[in-house]
Order: sequence, then structure tokens, then C-alpha cells
Amino acid sequence: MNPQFEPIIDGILEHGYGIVDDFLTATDVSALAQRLRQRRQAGEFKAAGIGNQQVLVENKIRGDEILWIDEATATPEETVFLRRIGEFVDYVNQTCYLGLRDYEFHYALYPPGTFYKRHLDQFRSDSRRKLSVICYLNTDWQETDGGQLALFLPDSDKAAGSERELTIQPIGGRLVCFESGRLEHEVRPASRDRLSVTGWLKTG
Ligand SMILES: O=C(O)CCC(=O)C(=O)O
Ligand SMILES: [Fe+2]
Repeated sequence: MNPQFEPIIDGILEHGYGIVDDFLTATDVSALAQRLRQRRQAGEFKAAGIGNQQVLVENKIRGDEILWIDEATATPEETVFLRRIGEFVDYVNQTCYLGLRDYEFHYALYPPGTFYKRHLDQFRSDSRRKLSVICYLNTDWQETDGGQLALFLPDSDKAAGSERELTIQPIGGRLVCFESGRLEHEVRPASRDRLSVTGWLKTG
């Protein structure tokens, strides 16, 4: 049993989501954050789009800038991150038979005031995205900085169709994982840059 992976998987099986702190060490977080900044400075980031063609840039829906991480050209800290994800994927496959075969990750930076409106991650035309994974790269994040991730959860105690909101602080090293096809969520605006690595664990 892996003490870090197991609670995430339990959470996903029970409620459709799991959260764990210190998935990445403080050293890994700051190395990735520094690399994100450096690559953005170098002009490698672009405005995120909507839909699987990434063609439509619509900042009334989402205002983040992203850069896909390419395994073949990954920097040392990106490789460390992808290996850690690989271990998690292996563990998920050994324990819950989701048949994950692939993953894709990008850096994301939300400048102050930007957000990502309520949405579902699975594209209508591509149901291979099974689990969404977000790992935050923010040091000293305060609640007053905003930038929470809100998950909209079905509320089983109440009447059918009612829901409750779970808000999660984007704290460095924290990993959030949820079922891509099931849980709607949104990113609230922050008063400072909000950094993360976001990706999907996919079948086939
Ligand atoms: O950064 C987050 O907390 C969530 C990002 C997200 O929902 C997405 O990129 O699809
Ligand atoms: Fe999302």
C-alpha cells in the first residue's frame, strides 16, 4: 500500500475525487515553478483554447496561459514530475482497473483576475480522458489570494439534482484528481499569478 496514492484512489472511488498534499516536495515545486517562469519568459506559453482543437481562445471562459510538456524534450524537473505521475498511473492500474494507458500534461498560469468558468474536462468527441490531475506550484498561498478550485459535487443527502460546492486552495505540492467525465468545476480569479501543472490520465 502506498500511503500517498491510496487516499487519492479511495477518494475517487468513494466521491469521484481525491486530494493529497506534498505529492511533490517543496524542492520539486520550486524547481517546476522556476522552469514555468523561465519558459513563459521565453515566449513559449500561449493563451489556452476551448475544445479539443484548441482553436477558440475565449477569455470570458478561461484566461490561463499554457504550455504542453513534451516527454521527449522534458527538462530534468519535468522528467521528475512525469515519472512521479507514471508511478501514480501504475498504482491506479494495479488497484482499480481503469485501464489507463496514456497521459498528457501542461503548465498553466492564470494571471491576476483570470479564471476558468464552470466546465467538464471530457470533450464530447473524446472520452479517453478518465482522470483530471492538477498539481499546484504556488508557494505561500493565502486564502485571501483567491484562486480556489471549486468542485461541484452531487449532494446525496438532499433532493435529487442538488449539489454542494467544495473549494480547494491551490497550495504548492497539493495534488487534486477527479473523474473527468463526471465532476464539473471552476477556477476562481486570484489576486496573484496562479501556477500549476494540469493533465489527464487517459485510456487507449
Ligand atoms: O487549475 C485548476 O485548479 C483546474 C484547471 C482546470 O479545470 C482545467 O485546466 O481544465
Ligand atoms: Fe478543468
